[in-house]
Amino acid sequence: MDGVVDHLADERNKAQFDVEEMKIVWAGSRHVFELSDRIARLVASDPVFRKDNRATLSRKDLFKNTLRKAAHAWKRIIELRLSEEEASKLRFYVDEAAFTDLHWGMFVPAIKGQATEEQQQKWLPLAYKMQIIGCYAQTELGHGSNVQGLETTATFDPQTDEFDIHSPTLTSSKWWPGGLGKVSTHAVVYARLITDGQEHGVHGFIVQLRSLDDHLPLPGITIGDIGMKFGNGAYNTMDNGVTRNGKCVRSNVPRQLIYGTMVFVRQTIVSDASCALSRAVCIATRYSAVRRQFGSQNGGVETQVIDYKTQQNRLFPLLAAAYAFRFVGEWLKWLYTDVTQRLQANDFSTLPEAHACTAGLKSLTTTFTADAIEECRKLCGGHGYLCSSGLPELFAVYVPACTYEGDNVVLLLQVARFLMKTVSQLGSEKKPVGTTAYMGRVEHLMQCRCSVQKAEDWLNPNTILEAFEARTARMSVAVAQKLAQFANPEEGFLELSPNLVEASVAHCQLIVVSKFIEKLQQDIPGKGVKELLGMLCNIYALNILHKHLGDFLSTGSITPKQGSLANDQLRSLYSQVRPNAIALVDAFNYTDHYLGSVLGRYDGNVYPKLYEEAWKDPLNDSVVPDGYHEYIRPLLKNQLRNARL
Ligand SMILES: CCCCCCCCCCCCCCCCCCCCCCCCCC(=O)SCCNC(=O)CCNC(=O)[C@H](O)C(C)(C)COP(=O)(O)OP(=O)(O)OC[C@H]1O[C@@H](n2cnc3c(N)ncnc32)[C@H](O)[C@@H]1OP(=O)(O)O
Ligand SMILES: Cc1cc2nc3c(=O)[nH]c(=O)nc-3n(C[C@H](O)[C@H](O)[C@H](O)COP(=O)(O)OP(=O)(O)OC[C@H]3O[C@@H](n4cnc5c(N)ncnc54)[C@H](O)[C@@H]3O)c2cc1C
Repeated sequence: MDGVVDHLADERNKAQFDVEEMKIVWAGSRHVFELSDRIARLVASDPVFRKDNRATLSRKDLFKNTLRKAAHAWKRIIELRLSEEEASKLRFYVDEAAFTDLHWGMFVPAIKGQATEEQQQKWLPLAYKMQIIGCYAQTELGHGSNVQGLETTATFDPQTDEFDIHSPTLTSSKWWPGGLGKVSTHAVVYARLITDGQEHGVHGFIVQLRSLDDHLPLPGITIGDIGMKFGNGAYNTMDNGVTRNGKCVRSNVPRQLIYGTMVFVRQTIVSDASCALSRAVCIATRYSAVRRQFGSQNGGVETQVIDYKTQQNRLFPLLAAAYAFRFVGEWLKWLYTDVTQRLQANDFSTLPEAHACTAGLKSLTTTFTADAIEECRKLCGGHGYLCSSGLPELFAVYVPACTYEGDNVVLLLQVARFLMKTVSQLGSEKKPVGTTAYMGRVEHLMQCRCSVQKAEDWLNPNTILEAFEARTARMSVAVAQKLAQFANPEEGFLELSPNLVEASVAHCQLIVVSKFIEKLQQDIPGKGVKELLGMLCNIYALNILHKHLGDFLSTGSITPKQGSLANDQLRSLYSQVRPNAIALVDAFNYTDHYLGSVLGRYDGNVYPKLYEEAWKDPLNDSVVPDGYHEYIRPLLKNQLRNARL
């Protein structure tokens, strides 16, 4: 072991909590921890799942490599008889976006959530065995956010008992669906249903796209890939497709609830946010402990950059957010399961709240995570810009999460509609429940005063909660009052949309804070585990308070002095978390294979490995580069001649 490796070992020894118990909290249960650990090792030890060459492969090689991995993954799943839970962990640790995500993550759920019993019996067994491969074809060239604006039509022909799926214009081509471009044999296609010349809105139809014999598109269907996307490697492992259909396809009318799949996927995206965020934070934290700049005295060692308060102020709120998103993700999964059970019993009462929560939290967590990955890259200085840091690819793969499954601003506007409806119903029979229950205390929240007098008062969870509730209630009521001044509410909604989005963000941040606080009320075993989580919860909340001080002050929810005390408390919390930082990222239990980062290596042996990685670049295959004789040598010769003249 060299000095760097010893250095991280020292860091680990500093931890003041039981890291093994924290691993269980992070995983959700001992069962999930053990299962994840086993599958992570299985993937890491399998050479087919190698991924360190992605940035240098051509698009075609990259894509073929992904097909190979997907086929190998499926083979292993069958051979090892993996359960659904294990298979899904395997996909997670393989860490490569592929058509299988859309097959399992959207096609199958769409059939389960929207098809009739009879349709399910026909399609699900085929899909489960991957005898057909499906995708989710909703978005068109002309419309993504505006689902009601989709142009593709599905016209019922009573003569043939078939639906004619038709894209009448260029803009009605299905554009973006993952897996559609090159792989899928089937799709759930969203189209406007027309029967007897009457329109019945947008519905999903199962459509066969390609022959199951030779994979050629069926007659009347034109399909291809939409082209290279952001970043080398990254999301280019995925074929995103364009298709135009013009031929009759047999199907049946699915039931209502076409939005159900989006609610499901948004919920999974919130859980995924904590994974991507924790991964970036793990890299930046370990590297910040390895990296030293300035501060040496009398020839001694320099300061670890993690000891700079500015580094902590940028990094530790991201670490805290990773834990916060983990817990809100757990809660959202529970909410989704609950609403699904209710829907099955024809109880639609909690669907609007589930929609608002999944839409809002998807927006909040993905926006934060995408920004945080970029911040982690900067936290790693120049080396963060190298592909071998793992951060550029992580960013490129992650950032479309701000757009897909609902543009993040469009989703916040949905939350705003829900909030405004809640405010307008205050004082009526209908009492706000669930995540808007706090609105039931609106009279108190409009005039309450924050009691903080010294920095430590900010450690009281009730004080934090009330400040967040007062801020959100006051912002929501203020914008609702402005809305009421418009004769036409829709016009008012458009005009005030920036304020509405801000109120929605405040509401979603309150949900995350309150779910973290609820988590801390549970029995959490392990020396120091609960204490550390308490610190992270306070960092998460007080950092938001600091970043959004304008909201808290302008609504009078806290005073300027209290804002300044919150900041003092934050600095003190950073000092308390500092010795635990490496152990807190170790608790994610990520293998080096999964992290895919020289900077984030478990052993901290960064410099020799960076040097080694650099030599692997294809550009270093030869000492004199290709092109020297054509372009460099003549240039040099000319210069030489000019110099002589
Ligand atoms: C190599 C490895 C191999 C390994 C192999 C392993 C093998 C396998 C192993 C197994 C592995 C497993 C792996 C799985 C992995 C991954 C997961 C998935 C991946 C994800 C990838 C992501 C892909 C991304 C996919 C996509 O991107 S897919 C496209 C998504 N597109 C959008 O998201 C459009 C946004 N736009 C809208 O969501 C709306 O359109 C709009 C604007 C809201 C309305 O707009 P508006 O028109 O105003 O409204 P209306 O529609 O009229 O609705 C009006 C009324 O309905 C209400 N309401 C609107 N919504 C909803 C709603 N949801 N729910 C409920 N209500 C709603 C609204 O509240 C209003 O209620 P009211 O107020 O009336 O009471
Ligand atoms: C990597 C990736 C994978 C995808 N996979 C799939 C898939 O598998 N299947 C599928 O069907 N689709 C898929 N999509 C499409 C995706 O769902 C849409 O791109 C997304 O819903 C956003 O819609 P849009 O592109 O029409 O954006 P637009 O709506 O055109 O957004 C453009 C801008 O307009 C703003 N805007 C739009 N409407 C409003 C409004 N009402 N008020 C204020 N501002 C507004 C937005 O905030 C944004 O800034 C994928 C997209 C990506 C990037």
